Amino acid sequence: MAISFQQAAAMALDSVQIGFLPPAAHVTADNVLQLVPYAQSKGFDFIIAPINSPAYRRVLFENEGRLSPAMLAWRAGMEALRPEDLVLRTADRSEAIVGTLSDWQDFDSQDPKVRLHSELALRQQFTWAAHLGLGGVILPYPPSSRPLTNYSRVLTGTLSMIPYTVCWLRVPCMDNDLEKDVAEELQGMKSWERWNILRNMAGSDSKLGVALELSSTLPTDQVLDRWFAEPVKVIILHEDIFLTNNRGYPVLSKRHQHVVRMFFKFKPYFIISSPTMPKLVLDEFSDDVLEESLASPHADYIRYLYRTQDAPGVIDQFATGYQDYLQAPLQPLQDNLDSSTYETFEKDPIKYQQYELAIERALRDRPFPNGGTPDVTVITVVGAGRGPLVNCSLRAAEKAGRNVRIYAVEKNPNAFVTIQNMKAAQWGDRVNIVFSDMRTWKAPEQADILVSELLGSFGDNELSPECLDGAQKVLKLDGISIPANYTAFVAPMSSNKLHADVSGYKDLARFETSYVVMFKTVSLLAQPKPIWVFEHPNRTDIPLDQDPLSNHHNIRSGSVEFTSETSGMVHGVAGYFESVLYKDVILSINPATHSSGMFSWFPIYFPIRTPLYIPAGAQVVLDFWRLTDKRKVWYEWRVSCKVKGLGEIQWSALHNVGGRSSSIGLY
Ligand SMILES: C[S@@+](CC[C@H](N)C(=O)[O-])C[C@H]1O[C@@H](n2cnc3c(N)ncnc32)[C@H](O)[C@@H]1O
Repeated sequence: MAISFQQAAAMALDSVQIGFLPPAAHVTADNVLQLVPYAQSKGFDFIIAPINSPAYRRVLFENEGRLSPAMLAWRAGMEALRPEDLVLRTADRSEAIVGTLSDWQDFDSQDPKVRLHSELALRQQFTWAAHLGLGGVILPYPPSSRPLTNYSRVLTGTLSMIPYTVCWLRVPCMDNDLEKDVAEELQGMKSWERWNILRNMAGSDSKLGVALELSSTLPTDQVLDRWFAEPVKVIILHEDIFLTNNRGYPVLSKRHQHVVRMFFKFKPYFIISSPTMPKLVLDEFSDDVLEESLASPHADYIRYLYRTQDAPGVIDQFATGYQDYLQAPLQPLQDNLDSSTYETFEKDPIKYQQYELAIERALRDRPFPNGGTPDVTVITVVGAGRGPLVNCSLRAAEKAGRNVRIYAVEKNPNAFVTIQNMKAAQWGDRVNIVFSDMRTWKAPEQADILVSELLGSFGDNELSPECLDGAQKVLKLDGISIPANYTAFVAPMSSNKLHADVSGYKDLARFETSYVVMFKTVSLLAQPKPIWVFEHPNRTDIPLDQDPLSNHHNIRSGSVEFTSETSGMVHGVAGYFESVLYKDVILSINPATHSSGMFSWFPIYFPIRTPLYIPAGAQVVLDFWRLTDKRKVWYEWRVSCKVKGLGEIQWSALHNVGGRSSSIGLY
């Protein structure tokens, strides 16, 4: 038995579902049911067929008046679709069929009759598709060159008629020059813009997705990238975009392969569109012939690409279940982390490796105390958690051949139990454990090296600056802080999905809160840029060996400008950090310099209430502030769009004024 789309979606986790799209004109009520087993014998999972026959066009001609009698009767519930109107007449095999609309339907036609009948026909088609239980419906790329406002309105009003059927808008994806020519005919609007209008009017209904039709020449990466932030549920490949390899089999160009592989992570359905109708179905059809027919080499090839994807890396494996999931950032100063949180980041293969290397290098560079006598170097680990950085310090000392005395300071009483056990079982006298807030601890001796890991996804958002300002008085004047600095990075980002998820809370404050998210359905409009830096130790603002007088020196602000090469929507700001632990040993989650294989930090997402549309070539300006009072630290942000000669043409509200919706507690 054929699998349903729901089952297919569940299975799609480890396989790829492929549909067969023959020329609509050849698919009839007589052959459509043969086409399903034929396609399945060729290795396809489903077929694409028109819902209605060409005869259905009659509704346009039946009456010179505004509405045809058939439509009037149907509207009044008095007439059903006639059998001759339909290609899909029964629910047989409907779970393996995706329907398409009629080619005369044009929702934005200049002819009011065509507009009205297209809409009424869509209602009939949706009602019928829902009745049959079709797997999905593919909507045509808007044929008319007029704006899509009526198409969008019609669709928005009718999607609720198909509660269990998904709907995909067919959108061409072609190279920039070709698209420009086509766009000129379509009043300058390119395919993404047209989809964007429709999607925005339909209010990001989760039933509505994109069936992206890849052409033989593809657009630039920048243009393609926008589609990774959209609900691309189907990839359509025409047989004629395949090349033929020297063994005579169809293959895709390197670039197409790359793009197809990029889309695999979104688990789309694939559709192979064939320019010819299978002869077997047109002529006569028997089970014997079925058994003899060979698998489609095109479908085989897509399955081959799917099977030969790179094995998921450490990050991908770790990310399963976290992708596009909004999490509140940790507040390790105000809250006490639980054991599972420590356990998760202790699994990171890279973070501790980098810390160990940084500590080893710092130890090697550090002159021997007492003028060259191999004496003891003091390492103080502040915010020791369950002890992994103490272990890094011990291993680094071993490698560098230095004697060390370690202090491990932690304020979480639960984590402190673990380090008490560690001392008893493993560390012994080499490590002194201290239960204290690092900001108020009075150290028995000054440290040569101060080690901490208090970093958040935005660098300073877990209050590392404030904690280290208090802790640095335990560091010798010429002592080394690991990390030495961290820089926050920002980029304008597009993600309809994340924005819709924040909207789902129906609470304004949720738009003034940042979220830690493993990005999936996200695209950046430009590469991230630095916005501010924190350096440690901070001998400039903090009196020698004393506590900071106020927290004003930790206020930051920045305004960063980006040029967007393509048009796009900004749904907020993506934040990242880079940190120099010691000299050239760094930790980074900035995409350009990401520490490969490190998964301790996901990017941070600062949403904006109302997304901004950015025309190609316009400037996006991100304004950020890090502000503080005696009890808390918070961020405020604003996004605006500038166009040469016009100045600011759009701007968001200033978000989180005075930390009214979100802040990070200092106590
Ligand atoms: C991100 S965790 C890092 C834990 C551990 N060093 C690691 O790398 O696995 C930060 C740790 O610092 C501790 N911490 C945060 N602020 C502190 C403070 N002011 N004084 C002492 N410990 C603090 C937290 O309780 C937490 O255990």
